[in-house]
Amino acid sequence: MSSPYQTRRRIEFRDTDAAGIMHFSAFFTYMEQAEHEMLRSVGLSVMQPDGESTIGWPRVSATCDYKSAVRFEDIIDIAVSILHLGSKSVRYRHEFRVADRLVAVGEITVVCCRIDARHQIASIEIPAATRERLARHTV
Ligand SMILES: CC(C)(COP(=O)(O)OP(=O)(O)OC[C@H]1O[C@@H](n2cnc3c(N)ncnc32)[C@H](O)[C@@H]1OP(=O)(O)O)[C@@H](O)C(=O)NCCC(=O)NCCSC(=O)c1cc(O)c2ccccc2c1O
Repeated sequence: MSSPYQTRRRIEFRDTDAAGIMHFSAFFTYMEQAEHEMLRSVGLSVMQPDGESTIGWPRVSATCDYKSAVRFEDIIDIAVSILHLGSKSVRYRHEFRVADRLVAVGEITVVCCRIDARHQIASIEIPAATRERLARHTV
């Protein structure tokens, strides 16, 4: 049975703005960190060595809807789920909650790529073993 990956952060001072609320850009950092953490939790890495090269996940789309302000030292719960596990791409949904109040929803699409020693990237099909692990959080 698949379910979202859950993680939690306390809002850092550097992530807030002059209005005292979490800056819009910080949500993207939290989404990226939560995704990388989710990958580690299923035994993967966002930079997975594969022979002479590395399998990584460049982003092709990123959005976030902001519903309610988040403040310094708030505890934020982040639920990461996979909305679409494609041939080469993965679309993540991130739901941010403070004390059960939905404060933001973000989506990020990443593409499975082979990254060579010269940092050239080329998309590849998601390997079967990786797909199997990601399926644990596909809703
Ligand atoms: C990534 C690309 C090389 C892919 O180009 P390509 O032409 O091979 O891709 P396709 O068009 O065939 O599509 C493959 C697959 O992706 C879906 N897709 C493509 N574009 C979009 C889109 N805009 N929105 C949604 N989906 C899209 C498409 O439908 C296909 O899906 P299937 O599942 O059906 O196969 C090329 O696009 C490229 O080079 N783009 C630029 C990437 C970039 O510079 N991004 C900005 C920064 S990346 C970044 O910040 C980053 C963060 C990390 O955390 C990383 C972690 C690990 C490694 C790298 C990281 C990283 O770079």
